[in-house]
Amino acid sequence: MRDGAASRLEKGAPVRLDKVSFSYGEAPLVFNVDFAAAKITAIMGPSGSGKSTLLNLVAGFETPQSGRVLIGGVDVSAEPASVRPVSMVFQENNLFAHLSVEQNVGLGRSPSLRLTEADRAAIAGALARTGLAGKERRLPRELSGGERQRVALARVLVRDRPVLLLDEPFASLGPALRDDMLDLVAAVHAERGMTVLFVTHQPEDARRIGEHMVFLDNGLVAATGKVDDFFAGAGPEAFRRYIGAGAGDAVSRDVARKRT
Ligand SMILES: Nc1ncnc2c1ncn2[C@@H]1O[C@H](COP(=O)(O)OP(=O)(O)OP(=O)(O)O)[C@@H](O)[C@H]1O
Repeated sequence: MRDGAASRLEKGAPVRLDKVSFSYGEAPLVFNVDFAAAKITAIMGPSGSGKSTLLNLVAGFETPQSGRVLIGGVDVSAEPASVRPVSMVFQENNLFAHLSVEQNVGLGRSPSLRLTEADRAAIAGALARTGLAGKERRLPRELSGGERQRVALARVLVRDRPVLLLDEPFASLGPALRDDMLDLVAAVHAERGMTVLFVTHQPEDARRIGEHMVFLDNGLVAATGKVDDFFAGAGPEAFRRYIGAGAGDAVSRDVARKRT
């Protein structure tokens, strides 16, 4: 169904922020952190701690005041967003309102929508993979919130970049639908092996698909480690405060269950 490029197993690239500093005019945010290649890393932290800013620096929507952003060992700090080897999915507004589902996905292949037969086959494959077959001609307003995010994921599939940035993409969906979407991300990750940076406020979402954790606090990387260790109580005090008193016990039980 998919053509060679879309179904190709593309290995993830490591992402590194090397002493990156950035400021919106107030206190600077400083990120010095590595994201493991081909893993899903959850990025958590209190509101305003810098999670979206970190993703925007990797995507190229913001430029560091100092330091370097490296993707696959290559310094991309000076490169515009359009040429960086990343895809990004936001909480909402991922789609162009006046374009059909098929066209919105097609943009992942060609910004001018000049599509080859191979592109069309890849788009059809991605729509089938995300459960959107039959909805090709609909406009975004004719879809549910979950379906719109599926379209954004289908576009990720046809772009087939080694790095995927997810900025709370399922935050506005109900729990059951969120789980479905997370499972879809996990399945796509298992297939493609891209490096995923996943910003979320939901501890259960981090546990469901995350392997590594980067915890931000106050514009800094406060701690990094395995997700399971964080929820087993090895995370910093600031993390336990963030997820709430008492949550740690429930979380430990869940982690124990997951391991059995
Ligand atoms: N466009 C902007 N102009 C000025 N300040 C900004 C802008 N965007 C973010 N900030 C500030 O930068 C800091 C980091 O914001 P950021 O959006 O990265 O945090 P976050 O951790 O993603 O928060 P949330 O969980 O609420 O989405 C905050 O203090 C925020 O107020």
